[in-house]
Amino acid sequence: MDLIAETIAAIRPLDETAMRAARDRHDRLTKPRGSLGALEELGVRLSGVAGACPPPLPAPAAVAVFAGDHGVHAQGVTPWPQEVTAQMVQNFLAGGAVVNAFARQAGAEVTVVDVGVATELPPAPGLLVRKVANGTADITQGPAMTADEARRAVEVGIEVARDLVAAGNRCLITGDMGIANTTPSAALIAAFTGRSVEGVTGYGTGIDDITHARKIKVVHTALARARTELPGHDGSDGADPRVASAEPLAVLAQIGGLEHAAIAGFILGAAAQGVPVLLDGVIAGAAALVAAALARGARDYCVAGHRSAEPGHAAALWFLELRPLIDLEMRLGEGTGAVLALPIVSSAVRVLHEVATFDSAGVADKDAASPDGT
Ligand SMILES: Cc1cc2ncn([C@H]3O[C@H](COP(=O)(O)O)[C@@H](O)[C@H]3O)c2cc1C
Ligand SMILES: O=C(O)c1cccnc1
Repeated sequence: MDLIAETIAAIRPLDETAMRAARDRHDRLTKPRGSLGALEELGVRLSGVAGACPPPLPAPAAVAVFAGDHGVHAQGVTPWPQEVTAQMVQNFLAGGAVVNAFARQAGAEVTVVDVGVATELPPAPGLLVRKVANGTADITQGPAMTADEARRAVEVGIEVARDLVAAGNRCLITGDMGIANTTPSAALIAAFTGRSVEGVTGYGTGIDDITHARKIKVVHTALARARTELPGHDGSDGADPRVASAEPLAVLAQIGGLEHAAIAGFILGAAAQGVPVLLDGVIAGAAALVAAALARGARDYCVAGHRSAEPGHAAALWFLELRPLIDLEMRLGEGTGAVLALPIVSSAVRVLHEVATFDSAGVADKDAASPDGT
């Protein structure tokens, strides 16, 4: 079996016994039942992920920022020059990006993975050079990558997840860097959710309305072209279910990015090892759709750190039925929204470790006084 198939085969359903134990424990803690809202369900799910209640604290935690360039940059979908991808990689390595500041605050370590930056990067501590290609091809003109490149990039993500867990990390966090990458993100999200291109294509780093209209056209063109190359194409134009029903890796190779592929692998790798993966914004959302199409169970290991301002991100979260922990209208990427949510994940787990039960604290439970639970 190859690495991707092996990884998918290793993903287990959430542990029902541990989740029952967590629900039961929540009901005995010194707080009104359900008073921690969605945080309780998060603690339950993390118990299911770990197969234990309480689950381990999500520490140490590691952010992997997967960097890649995009041929579709040539279509004028972003005002930023492509070189900014490589320059930001240097900034991450120097500790000067927003994700570094947030990671220092949250106590997470940042690793940068060059899975497809267009230029050569000098070796540096904290940089993993796993370059599969010097960027993707322009998705309006042809497939972003070959099937082999897509597979290799997914494998890079699986291997990074494996190594970070082997190093002792108990929570993996997705990050991305790739100028123009909100365009293939929109294409992937339209393809996998069936939502309209107009509904999922946003303003990325910040573009004017004319550029936004062009970006929408570019995504339409890429999807129409991809449809003709995917098996099952019936010659007609129209919605995207046909794209969505094709083999996920084939769709990824047609319209995705190398960092999307690697993040999809990173998610699969985390899930296969029973470690939660905290998702960042729209790029991670698009990658999670690929991972979930490859292995539906992978979704259960994902925690949506935040909801970004990109409309496609909300669509991806809706499709995956993931509830974001925070919504600060951020639209940066890099892993920033996910790292910001890490203390919330820690709190969800800490409750199950540290909060006293009614019995142990000698606090009267209302159900004890009123057996019918009213
Ligand atoms: C200085 C800078 C830092 C960033 N950090 C993340 N991104 C984010 O913005 C890019 C995607 O947006 P678009 O599709 O509009 O180009 C990605 O590189 C993403 O990681 C940045 C973008 C810039 C310019
Ligand atoms: O929503 C995001 O994650 C995002 C938005 C713009 C640029 N990069 C990422």
